[in-house]
Amino acid sequence: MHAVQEPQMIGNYIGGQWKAPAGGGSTPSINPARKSEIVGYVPDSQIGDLNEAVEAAEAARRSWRKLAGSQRGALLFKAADAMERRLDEIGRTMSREMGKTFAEAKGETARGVAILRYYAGEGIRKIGDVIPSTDADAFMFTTRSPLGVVGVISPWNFPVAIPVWKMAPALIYGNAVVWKPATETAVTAAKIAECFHEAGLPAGVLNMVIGGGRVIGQGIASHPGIHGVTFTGSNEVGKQIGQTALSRGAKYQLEMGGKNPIVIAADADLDLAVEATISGGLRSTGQKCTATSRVIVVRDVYEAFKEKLVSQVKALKVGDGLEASTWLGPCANEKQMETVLSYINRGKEEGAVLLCGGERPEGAELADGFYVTPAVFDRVTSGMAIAQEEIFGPVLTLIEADDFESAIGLANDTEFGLSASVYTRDIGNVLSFVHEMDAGLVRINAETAGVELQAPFGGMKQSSSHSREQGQAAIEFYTSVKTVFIKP
Ligand SMILES: NC(=O)C1=CN([C@@H]2O[C@H](COP(=O)(O)OP(=O)(O)OC[C@H]3O[C@@H](n4cnc5c(N)ncnc54)[C@H](O)[C@@H]3O)[C@@H](O)[C@H]2O)C=CC1
Ligand SMILES: O=C(O)CCC(=O)C(=O)O
Repeated sequence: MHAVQEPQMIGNYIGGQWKAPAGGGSTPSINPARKSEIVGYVPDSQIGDLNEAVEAAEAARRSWRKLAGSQRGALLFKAADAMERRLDEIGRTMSREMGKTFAEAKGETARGVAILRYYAGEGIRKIGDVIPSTDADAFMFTTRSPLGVVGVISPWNFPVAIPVWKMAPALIYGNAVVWKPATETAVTAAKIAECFHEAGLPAGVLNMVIGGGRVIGQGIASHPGIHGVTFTGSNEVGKQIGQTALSRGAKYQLEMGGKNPIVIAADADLDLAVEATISGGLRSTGQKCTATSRVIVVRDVYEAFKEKLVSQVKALKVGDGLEASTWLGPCANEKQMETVLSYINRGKEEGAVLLCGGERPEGAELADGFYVTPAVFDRVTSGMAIAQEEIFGPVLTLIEADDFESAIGLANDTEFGLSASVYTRDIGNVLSFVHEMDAGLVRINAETAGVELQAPFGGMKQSSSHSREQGQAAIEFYTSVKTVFIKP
């Protein structure tokens, strides 16, 4: 039995103040574990609200960039402390809003704290180089300027980590931010904005406007007062945003889908490989762009691997993410659940064999939620839609390879190139995989998911706009290089 919590009323955060949208509209944010439970009412903002946020950011950005990096860093450290104090509360809200388990949600919030601290430290690291001039009397060096106002459009699957890894570098390098979080996780987003407010960020430096993607998201992409746009989400929307930003000469960065392979070689430790496949593919209910979805197994060990995998997947406990015994929460929203169920049907129609899962679970306590039991498909061929299209749900597809070389060929047979993993103990296999995989993240004897905040993150092929986020790579997007030549 769950204690009923009153829905929270959320406002926009503009110019350092909490404001209802001018039109007064709101949308419920619901708990995917029990759709009858409303977590909060969040603004359905319109373009006027966005314009107000851009004006506030414009008014704040010049004095913000004039601060020393260490002064901006001090405020990010304070925001990190505020978030750390509220770890449980934010994790719980995230779990209620989008379904991931409390342990994962709290872990993600702790990751947000660590990201903030990392970028706070960036405020005192080097931002340029001295380059010898051909003029003996001159001094030449590079420095960096912030873009100005950065628009952040973030998805619901990592409601803390993704916006924080976009906003923290934007802020530390001297930009003001206008943030549009996903409506599905806007109550969690408001708590992040509160942490920055508590830290004492100057008014207008960070603004949050909640509303529909077609209105506020598209509005950010096309707004002449926004100088750079960073987005994570679907390929379809990402490409529209990129085209809109490009057409008005704004900088953009897109992080989009994945269809990530794990390759199991004949010499792999099968127990570890099964564990990584389950964790990489099914944690967060498979709703990670880095999730494992194509499981490519060399023929010699295919049957043995399959048997171990299926018996362990069948044992995973599906349920409310706030229950301590739950391994796998619901899909984050109804549309996502319908997408997963439609791919389950599609897989069967294509001739793949469903070995387990792919159903709405039985039992009264789960009937009100967007649950799908974790699915494993056998006899999948690379051309099938379930092996090519991003499902973003708890679905693993098993593909048999003749040998290791053809396994790499199959692993690359996709339009995406975000993450790829291999299980093998053979150094030759490792080197071939590292050299031949077209993926931005290549992981050896480790699952496909697992992004470290201090390392560059981004995809090849259709997975990204070829830029990189996180670590020191972030400076490339959030700043412009200025080459300075000084002569006495
Ligand atoms: N790469 C990733 O991490 C993510 C991938 N996805 C993929 O996208 C699929 C659909 O999920 P959605 O939530 O519908 O993703 P989406 O791409 O529609 O949403 C991501 C963000 O973009 C905003 N948005 C939506 N339409 C927009 C538009 N026309 N212009 C500007 N912004 C817009 C949304 O409000 C949200 O803040 C998923 O099934 C999954 O395949 C979704 C979320 C994250
Ligand atoms: O695997 C991770 O931690 C990050 C995944 C991610 O960026 C995404 O799902 O959008």
